[in-house]
Amino acid sequence: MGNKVFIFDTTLRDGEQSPGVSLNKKEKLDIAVQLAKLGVDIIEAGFPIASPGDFEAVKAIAQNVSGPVICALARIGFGDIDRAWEAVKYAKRARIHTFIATSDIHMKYKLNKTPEEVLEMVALGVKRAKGYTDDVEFSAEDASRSDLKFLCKVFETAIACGATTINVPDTVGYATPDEFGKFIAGIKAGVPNIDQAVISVHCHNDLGLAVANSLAAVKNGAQQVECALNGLGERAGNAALEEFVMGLYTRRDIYGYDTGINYQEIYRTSRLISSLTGMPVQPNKAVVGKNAFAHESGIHQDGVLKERTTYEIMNPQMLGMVQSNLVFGKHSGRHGFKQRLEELGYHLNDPEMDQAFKQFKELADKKKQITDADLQALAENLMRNIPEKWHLEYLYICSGTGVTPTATVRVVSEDQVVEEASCGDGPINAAFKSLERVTGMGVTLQHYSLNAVTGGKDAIGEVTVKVEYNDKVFTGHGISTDVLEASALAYLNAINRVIYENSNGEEITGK
Ligand SMILES: CC(=O)SCCNC(=O)CCNC(=O)[C@H](O)C(C)(C)COP(=O)(O)OP(=O)(O)OC[C@H]1O[C@@H](n2cnc3c(N)ncnc32)[C@H](O)[C@@H]1OP(=O)(O)O
Ligand SMILES: CC(C)C(=O)C(=O)O
Repeated sequence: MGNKVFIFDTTLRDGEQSPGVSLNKKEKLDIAVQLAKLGVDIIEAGFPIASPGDFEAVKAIAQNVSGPVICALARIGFGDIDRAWEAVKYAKRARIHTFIATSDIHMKYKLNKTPEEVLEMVALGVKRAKGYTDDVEFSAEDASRSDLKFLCKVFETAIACGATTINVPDTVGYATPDEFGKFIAGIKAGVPNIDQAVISVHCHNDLGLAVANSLAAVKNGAQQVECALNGLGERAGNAALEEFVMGLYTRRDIYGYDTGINYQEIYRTSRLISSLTGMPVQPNKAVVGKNAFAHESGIHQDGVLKERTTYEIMNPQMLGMVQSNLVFGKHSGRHGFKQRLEELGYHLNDPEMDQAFKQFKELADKKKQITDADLQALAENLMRNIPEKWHLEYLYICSGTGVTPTATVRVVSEDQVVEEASCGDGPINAAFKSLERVTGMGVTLQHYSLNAVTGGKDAIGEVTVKVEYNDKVFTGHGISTDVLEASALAYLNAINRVIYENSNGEEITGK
């Protein structure tokens, strides 16, 4: 164990509990592959009892992703634990993570159980999990609001029954760093068999203290930290993986601990997750935000030009934010384009490269200078591709002051060409209505967001939409320098996804 803190990534479980996030099996698998490249120690792949889609996603990750331990979550009952094992058993190293709440408020109102009953459930549940695998994690939900003496008894029982990791969640983000550090020290001192287990923490960000609490816990004996990329998670989210890891690295003078994280993959992983979940990263987000290494004011710029470390405590290059000496535009060739994409971490196959290069040339006709962010947007758009039933061939929008917005769209499939026009409250609404008509798909828009990939008047607009169909949520993306076109492409992408996933028989993991 030595000086290492284990990184337990819960982006695919607690992260997926972020309101509005719903990932399908392929997206979860793509994220898990990238998490393995990032070097996390444990991937919490999902909660198999929650839905058939979650079960299948955990199973696919267990079967296909090597490197990290693959973990499945289960409530303490046998039904959950058996189902978790059924999904995760395919992994080379499989973990069952079982939990029950231990605070008075949760036991009384939510579980309707006495502390004695909970203690008995812990013993039975952990033993059940241990019958399947040596690697068992037990979490005391709402630990930070639990009575310390009772909590220590619970952990002692869990360890005696076979738990190899005991997790201390600050489930509602109520703790403060000093207090949480002392709490962890109290558990270390109060659980007699604690040496037989790894102490883990799982901090929520309701007061914006999740990373600070995790660092305080490490200082007091925690050896595993549960976190999620971009701070995703229930309510205000979990401790952000990138912030915790970089905090530990940057202040190694204080902590003296290492992780197995491959820092070069941090930025790429953050982007992939943002793009697949449709959850944008706020510009001033620590470590991975667009402004995290941008210097606006003269005195700062002067300082950075003279010596980068005057205003930068981390090196963006270390995080995989690569600066290029090549300038891209319409005169650029295929070799330079391919090399740059590979430097940025995108390894496309030949047909994907053909398509990417074609889109790059089209973009270069509209935009004078193509930046790395534009190239990333192009590559990520291609990676999210699914077979399209309908392709947008024509879009005409009429809108303005005193005009009823109307949109005409023409879509083509293998054997059909269909055209329709609709009016709407605004131009985007009109385009969406026309797309529903031409495709015959009645979907409901749940979320729309528009993000300018770079600054400037000719920036690419990246639109993400979420639509509901049959109680499930489907995400669509579209990019274009014309935001109305990007919106229509995103909506059609979501409709194509509904058609593809339903025709494929693939269950998606809605909530
Ligand atoms: C702190 C966390 O993040 S925990 C993880 C939270 N994640 C999720 O809940 C996402 C997935 N959840 C789901 O799909 C559903 O809630 C399910 C499938 C787990 C359960 O669904 P349902 O059977 O319909 O129950 P519902 O969600 O309404 O209520 C939860 C039940 O589990 C019980 N429960 C809650 N936690 C536990 C636990 N750790 N161990 C045993 N039982 C528990 C509750 O007391 C309640 O039981 P009751 O029906 O006897 O009152
Ligand atoms: C299941 C546990 C670890 C959890 O998510 C929490 O308590 O927040």
